Amino acid sequence: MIELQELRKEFAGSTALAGISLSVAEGEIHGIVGRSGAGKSTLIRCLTGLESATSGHARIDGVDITALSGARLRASRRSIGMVFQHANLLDSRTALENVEHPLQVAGVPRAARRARALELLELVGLTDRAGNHPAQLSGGQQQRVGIARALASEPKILLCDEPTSALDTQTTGQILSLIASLRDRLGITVLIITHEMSVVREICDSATLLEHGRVTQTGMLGEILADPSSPLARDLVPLPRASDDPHRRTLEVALAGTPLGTVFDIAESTGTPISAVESGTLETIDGTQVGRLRLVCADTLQRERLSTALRARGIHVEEAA
Ligand SMILES: Nc1ncnc2c1ncn2[C@@H]1O[C@H](COP(=O)(O)OP(=O)(O)OP(=O)(O)O)[C@@H](O)[C@H]1O
Repeated sequence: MIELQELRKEFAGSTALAGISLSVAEGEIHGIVGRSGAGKSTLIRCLTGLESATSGHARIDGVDITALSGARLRASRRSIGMVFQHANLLDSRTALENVEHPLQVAGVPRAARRARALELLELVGLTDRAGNHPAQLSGGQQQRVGIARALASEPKILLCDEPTSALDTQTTGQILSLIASLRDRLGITVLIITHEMSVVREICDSATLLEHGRVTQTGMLGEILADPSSPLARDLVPLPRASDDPHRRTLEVALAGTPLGTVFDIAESTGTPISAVESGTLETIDGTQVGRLRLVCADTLQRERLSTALRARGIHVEEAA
């Protein structure tokens, strides 16, 4: 498991991490989201020991990376696999040779490393591409090779830094499914840095929002979605843009586990029928149906009544603008 405790990193004149504490359980897929400059890359660099923390601790399976240096740090890095936005494969080597590369550097004998690399290519579904060079592979296939290479040293943790940002939607889905299936098959813990909320929606069990080097929100997806007013829940289930009609009286509601039909039932039973749903999203995340809807009401009075009735039933209603 990964455990960060008051992790702090200061550069001359700026604080990149202002005391980060969070823990990710073994076998969990955890997303770290945040705007540019929030400290995501610095966090990964401190976790891999590429950057030394100013203070605090970063433990992987109980081993404090911040306390290591030299050979011990290099050895513990082997328990971490890294996947980047671009696979950064060696152009002159085949897919198989690219996966073999870290094993070669680690001094694994040729026959053993070849067998292991073939196994890994099979694991990522690229056995038939073993002899191809990167230029002969699609972006998604290159990323698969990158993932196989990251797994070569049998890491317990996979750190993925924007692993799908350079890929189209369909390929993104395939790579995310692959990461989820590797977690299921190998039991590895996965930390994914991303600016795409769809990545969190699709495969994360838990997530953390970083802002200005601080944890603004962290938790399991279910907990996050249960509080629709929280910043991560708003990002995970956004409300589509409002219409430009200034006369329209709308009410914004968020659902976290309550069926849409219940909202209509409450409206009917309180004599404030909803005349239309102007816009909205409804989806199932982590097994819970969640959504955000903009309901059209007859007038301001009806809107007030409906708002009161829904709130009384525990449904989250936004303040009217
Ligand atoms: N080597 C460095 N020297 C000085 N300041 C740095 C250094 N690395 C990062 N920073 C600063 O630390 C803060 C966090 O940067 P970081 O790259 O970790 O953010 P990020 O969330 O990964 O952003 P992005 O999504 O754009 O990659 C920023 O203010 C950045 O300018």
